[in-house]
Amino acid sequence: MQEEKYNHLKELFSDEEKINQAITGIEALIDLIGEDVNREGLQDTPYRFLKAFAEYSQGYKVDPKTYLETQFEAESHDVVVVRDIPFESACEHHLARFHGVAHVAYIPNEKITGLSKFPRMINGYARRLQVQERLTAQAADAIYEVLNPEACAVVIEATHSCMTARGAMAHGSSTKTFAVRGEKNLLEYLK
Ligand SMILES: Nc1nc2c(ncn2[C@@H]2O[C@H](COP(=O)(O)OP(=O)(O)OP(=O)(O)O)[C@@H](O)[C@H]2O)c(=O)[nH]1
Ligand SMILES: [Zn+2]
Repeated sequence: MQEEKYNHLKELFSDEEKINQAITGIEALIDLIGEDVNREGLQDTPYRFLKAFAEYSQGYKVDPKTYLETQFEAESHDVVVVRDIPFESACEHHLARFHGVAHVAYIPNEKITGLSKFPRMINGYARRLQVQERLTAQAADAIYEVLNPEACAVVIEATHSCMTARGAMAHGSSTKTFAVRGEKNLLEYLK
């Protein structure tokens, strides 16, 4: 691997021994399926794969709850809904991608937060190895704990490539998960 690319991996992951092990593992996988790790198109693939994984795992570097700590005084107790927040995640069983949209609703108590903090928070949890149920629950718990709203709800709709591009080959299937917290069931706002 070119020095420049190797140095880039060191910036991304810092632990050289683990980087070397990961490169060896990816090369072994390519070899396992009968491919030639040294052919031109595959030479940089371990580097590209690890660079991509650094992006996929950005969520381990943040506590997504902290995004919600930017708060303003609530001037009403009316429902706030943010819809169609796109996210990209990875299923922890197959390391396959799943993606979709999240919808968030809450009734402020004393505080509101900036609207952009919801996509930031969702993507903080999504850029980890996940199951959709946990992602949904973590997002709802974060809102409930940090904003202390009267109620909140999170709905996530996603397509899992582990069951569309392989295995069950359930093309076109999608999964919807719901998490509701607090005194009022806000799901009616997220239909
Ligand atoms: N509940 C839940 N299951 C998921 C999620 N992502 C992937 N899975 C499922 O995890 C399960 C793992 O099942 P296993 O039988 O251990 O793995 P597998 O042999 O590869 O299963 P198949 O996908 O059915 O081929 C599969 O049924 C996946 O569809 C998720 O976010 N939530
Ligand atoms: Zn999967």
